[in-house]
Amino acid sequence: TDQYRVVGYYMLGPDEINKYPSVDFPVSNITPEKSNMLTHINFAFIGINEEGQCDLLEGTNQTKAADVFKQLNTLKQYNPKLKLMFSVGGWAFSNDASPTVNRFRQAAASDAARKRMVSSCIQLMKKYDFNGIDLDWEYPRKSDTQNFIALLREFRQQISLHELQDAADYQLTIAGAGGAFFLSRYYANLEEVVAPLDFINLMTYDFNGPWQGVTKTNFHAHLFGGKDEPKYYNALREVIFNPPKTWEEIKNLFPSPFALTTDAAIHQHLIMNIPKDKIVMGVPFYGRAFKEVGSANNGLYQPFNTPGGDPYVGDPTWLIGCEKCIERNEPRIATYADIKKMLAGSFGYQRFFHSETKAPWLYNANHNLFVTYDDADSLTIKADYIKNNQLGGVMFWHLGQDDTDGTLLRTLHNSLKK
Ligand SMILES: CC1=[NH+][C@H]2[C@@H](O1)O[C@H](CO)[C@@H](O)[C@@H]2O
Repeated sequence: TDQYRVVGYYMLGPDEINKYPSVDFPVSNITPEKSNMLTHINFAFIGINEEGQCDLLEGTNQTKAADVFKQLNTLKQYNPKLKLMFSVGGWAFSNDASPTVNRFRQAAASDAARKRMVSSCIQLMKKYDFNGIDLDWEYPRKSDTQNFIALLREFRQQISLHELQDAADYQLTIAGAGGAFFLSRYYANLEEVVAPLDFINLMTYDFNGPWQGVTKTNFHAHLFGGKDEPKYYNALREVIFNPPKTWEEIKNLFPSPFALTTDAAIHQHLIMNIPKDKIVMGVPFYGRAFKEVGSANNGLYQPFNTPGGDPYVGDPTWLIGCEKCIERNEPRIATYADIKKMLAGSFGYQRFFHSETKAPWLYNANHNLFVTYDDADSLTIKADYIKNNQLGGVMFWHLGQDDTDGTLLRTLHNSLKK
């Protein structure tokens, strides 16, 4: 491609759509200038209805949604090359414990179901003048992999047909695992998964958070590993390859324990012959916060005590200076806009930068708070990495979490000029 892809997720839940435009980040915040910094806007999320078809999420007012999609389309007047994608699924809709995960599994489970889902997604895409589909199933199980590949092939087949009919360029992408644990589910068939896609958005974030298996604070989206960071067992060692790999090969390819990082995920894709320009690095426009963090090492790699449930249950006020966290009832996630305010206020946050991993973090010694996030410094370094490795571009979650000026998007745009 003649330019690096810059893929921004635009997140509006059903409640926000139904009260649109009185939301935190209406489409009007995507200025002409920002529109020209993006190659793709992925609308998050649409779902799969009980009939196994692509559809708005339950409870979404159709007229209001149509208005949002229309407004997104007006951005094409500023950037005629802008591609609008419907992103299907997302964590809440499609994780293993989600009440709706079986809709994904069933939609992929037979030829008839796949044809039905794919044709409905394409119909919806064309109804709203969108330009592609981004599948965000988090994640197909190992036993779903063949069905998942067949679904992607069905998408590619039907999209190619419509491209011919409409003389259009429609796109097919997925949001893929950034961590070895979920990646191991389909890693043996990675080439077949990626082959039908225009590119794959790697969700190279959420490496660490207050959830099961994490006992010390660590970065959630660092580029490189730290020699002293808590390491993880490399689940890719369990993958059964065809043809099989020797144990020696496995040990060389998948060091274990290893540092769960952005670089590791990209490397794991490159060694499976995924074309470089199909690999799009995901970056977060949000941070993850931990409370009751010891002050040694300025809170880095320290024990913490923070509820891990999903959704959050408990006191939403402990992330000092993050007012919006209270509104959202989620003190464990601060947007970049929140973090700028937390740093600007005299709440006691101090910013540190880890030269080895290229990751910033905040520590608040008065309140024992640790926040891991990305800022202009770390994103500039990630953009250099994308250029140095000739990757396909950058994806970020999500547009509404940037500051008003769009500092992070501008940083990525300015750093990724070809
Ligand atoms: C594209 C994408 N899908 C997932 C993932 O990014 O991480 C987000 C933040 O954890 C989560 O909210 C979202 O559902």
